[in-house]
Amino acid sequence: MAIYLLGGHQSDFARAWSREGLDLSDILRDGILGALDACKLDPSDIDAVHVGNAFGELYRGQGHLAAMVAQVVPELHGVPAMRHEAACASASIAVLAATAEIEAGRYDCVLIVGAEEEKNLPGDEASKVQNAASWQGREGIDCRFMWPAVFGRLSQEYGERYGLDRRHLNRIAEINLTNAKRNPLSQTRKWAFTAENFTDDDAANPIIEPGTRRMDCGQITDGTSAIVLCSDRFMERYAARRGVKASDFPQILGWGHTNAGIRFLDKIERSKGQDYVFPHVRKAITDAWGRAGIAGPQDLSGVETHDCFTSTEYMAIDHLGLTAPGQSWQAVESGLIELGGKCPVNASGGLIGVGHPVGATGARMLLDAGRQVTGTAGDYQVEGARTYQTLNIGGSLGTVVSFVVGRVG
Ligand SMILES: CC(=O)SCCNC(=O)CCNC(=O)[C@H](O)C(C)(C)COP(=O)(O)OP(=O)(O)OC[C@H]1O[C@@H](n2cnc3c(N)ncnc32)[C@H](O)[C@@H]1OP(=O)(O)O
Repeated sequence: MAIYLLGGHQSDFARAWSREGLDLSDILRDGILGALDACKLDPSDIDAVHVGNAFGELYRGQGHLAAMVAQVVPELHGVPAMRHEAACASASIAVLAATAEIEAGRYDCVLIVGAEEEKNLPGDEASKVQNAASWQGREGIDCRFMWPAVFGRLSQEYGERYGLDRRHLNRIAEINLTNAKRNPLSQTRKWAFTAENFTDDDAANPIIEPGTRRMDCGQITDGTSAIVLCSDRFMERYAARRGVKASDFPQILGWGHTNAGIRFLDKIERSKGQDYVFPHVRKAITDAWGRAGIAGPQDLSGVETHDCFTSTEYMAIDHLGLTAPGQSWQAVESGLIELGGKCPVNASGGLIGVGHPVGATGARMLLDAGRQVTGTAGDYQVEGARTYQTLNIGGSLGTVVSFVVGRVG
C-alpha cells in the first residue's frame, strides 16, 4: 500500500502571532487552510485530521485541540480529529497515526497539522515551559533550562567517548543559519551574525548552560506546518481529476519509531560500551531504511534532522551512518553536510535556522523532504534530490521517529 504526500503548508516562522492579536487557534487554522489550498482539496475530501501539539495548555492554557479543528474550520464539522503529544516529535507521531489509518484501509485522505505558539511568553519563560517534557524532579540535572543543559551534557558525553572539538559544533550552527538565509519561511532569515558569533567568545556566543552556547540553540518559535497524506486509491482519483501523474508525488517509503524513556542520564548509562550513544536512534533510522528498501545513507539525497541543539545534529550525523560512530566531525570538515555536499543536512536551516515550533517540527521536516524530492525547494533545493530522510526526536531522545520519503517511477 503506497502512502502519498500530496503536499502541505508551512507558516512564516518569523511571525509572532500574539503580537498580531492572534493565538494558537489562529495558527492551527492557518495550517489546515494552507494545506487544503496547497493541495487544491476541499474540506469534504478529508477523511480524518491529526493534530500535533506539545504545549498548548502551558503556553496558552489551551487544550482539546482536536475539537478546535472544526471550531476554526467549520467545513470540517463531523470529520474525526485527534490530538497527539510527544514533545518535539508530536507531529511525527500524528503522521504515524495517519499512515496506520490509511494502511488499515480506514481512511483514504488524512490531514496532519502541527501547531505551536511559544512567542507569547518572554524567551526565558518560554524556554522553561518546555522543561515539562523532562521527568519532573527526577532528571538529576540542576539547571534553569532543561534542554540546553541536557544537550550540553550530550556534547560532554561525545567529548568523553570520542573526543569533541567545539569548533565543529560552532560550524554546524553557522551552516544551518547560513542555509536558513535561503529559506523565505525561516525565522532567522533576516537575523544578523558576525564571525565571532560562531566561536567560543563568551560575549558574542554566551553560555546558556554548561556545554551549550547561544548559537548552539534551536529557537523559540510560533508556527504551523500541515501536510496531506493519501492512499493510492485516492491518488488515482486525484490524479485523474487534476490531470497529473501519481509518480509526480512523493511517497512515504519507510518509517522507524522507538521509545527510550524520559530520563536522559539513564539513556547515557545504558549505552556505555556500545557503538552508538543512542542505539534506539540508530534502530529507528535503520528500520526506516529497511522498510523503504534502501541500503543506507549512500541512497539518500539529503536529510532533514532534529538539531534542537548543535550536539543533536552532531549525534544525528554518525547515527545516520554519514560517518563512523563518534566521527561526525569528519562530515562537518569535509563539507559533506553542506548544500552542494554529498548529503546535505538541514538544507532548510533546520530547527536552529528555520525555527522550532515544537508540535509542528515533524510535519515541517516531511514537507521539506517532499519539496526536495519534487524539485520545489526553491533556493535551498538539493540538486537532483530523489530520496530524503527525516529524523525527529522528542525530549532527550525519549521518542524518535524517522521517515524515508521519495518518488517512485
Ligand atoms: C528535543 C527538543 O527539541 S528539545 C528543544 C526544546 N527547545 C528549546 O529548549 C529552546 C532552546 N532555545 C532557547 O531556550 C532560547 O532560544 C534561549 C533561551 C537560548 C534564548 O531565548 P531569548 O532569550 O528569547 O533570546 P533570543 O536570542 O532568541 O531572542 C531575543 C530577540 O532577539 C532577536 N534576535 C536573536 N538573535 C538575533 C540576531 N542574530 N539578529 C537579529 N535579531 C536577533 C529575536 O528574534 C528575539 O526578538 P523577538 O522576541 O522580537 O522575536
